[in-house]
Amino acid sequence: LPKSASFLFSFNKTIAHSTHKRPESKPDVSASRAAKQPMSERARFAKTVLFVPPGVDPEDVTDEMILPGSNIVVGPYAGHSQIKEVEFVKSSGRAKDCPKDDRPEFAILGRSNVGKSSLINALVRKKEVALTSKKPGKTQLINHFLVNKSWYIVDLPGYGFARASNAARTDWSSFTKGYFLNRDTLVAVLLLIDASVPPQRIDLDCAKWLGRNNIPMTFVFTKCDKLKASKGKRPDENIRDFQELIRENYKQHPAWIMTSSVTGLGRDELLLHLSQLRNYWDQ
Ligand SMILES: Nc1nc2c(ncn2[C@@H]2O[C@H](COP(=O)(O)OP(=O)(O)OP(=O)(O)O)[C@@H](O)[C@H]2O)c(=O)[nH]1
Ligand SMILES: [Mg+2]
Repeated sequence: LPKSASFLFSFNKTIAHSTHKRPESKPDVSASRAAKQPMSERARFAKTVLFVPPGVDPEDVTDEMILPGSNIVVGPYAGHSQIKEVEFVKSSGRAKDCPKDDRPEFAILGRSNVGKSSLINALVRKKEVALTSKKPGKTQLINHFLVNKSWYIVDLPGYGFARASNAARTDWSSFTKGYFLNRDTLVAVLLLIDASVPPQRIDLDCAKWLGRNNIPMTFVFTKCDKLKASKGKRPDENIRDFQELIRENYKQHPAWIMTSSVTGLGRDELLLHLSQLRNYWDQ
């Protein structure tokens, strides 16, 4: 893998260069901002490219605050992030059958075979919490896992399963869209993207759909251990290409992070990120 810091640096340089040409990058004129100095070039850059969490002034972001292998800035809401216990709660066939309590939750979404169940297992450090398989389409229900008795990880069915019938695919979209639009306790969607392949249309469409519907998301790039696919580009190049393709859809770029369920890359960083989203949501 490229050294995450230098990767971020080169990625940032690319984006910084092109942001200067963006017509919509106007000075921030919010009330609190207007009283201060005009935003510096660096802060404007941080606001466009980095994920700056609540409680952090883009002016104050330093390199040490950025999680390795990501664009995520760690702020004051980051806290206890380790997983002590996890229990499977239930599988739901419909959004309205999901657990009814006020605990915050994160939904794991992505193409079939992208590594959703593997990521859950890696976060939890258990092999059989979420069932993984080499056969795509294994997870067909909304599965709630309760972590530390205080928040949920939700494993969703993969989209784009080629062998599924048309009816099954339509079912998928109404079922999961219903979940996204109506689930009040959803803190963020973790949209998993396979970094070992070039950007896929279906992932781009999904990202755009979530963006249009103002559903908070974090891009979790999976399989970053697959250093050299037999042909094609390296994970960091695929990631950069993906970001370029979706960049115009967001004023502020969503959080993104590189992971591997095989090596554990990004695991602790992702957990820390989830802790800051959760703690902010909680208060
Ligand atoms: N090299 C590598 N392989 C991975 C990684 N994550 C998952 N895989 C493999 O990818 C395949 C699919 O993983 P799953 O976790 O079952 O994928 P899923 O997204 O849950 O699939 P569905 O439930 O069918 O939607 C398995 O063979 C995993 O071993 C990773 O980080 N690196
Ligand atoms: Mg699965």
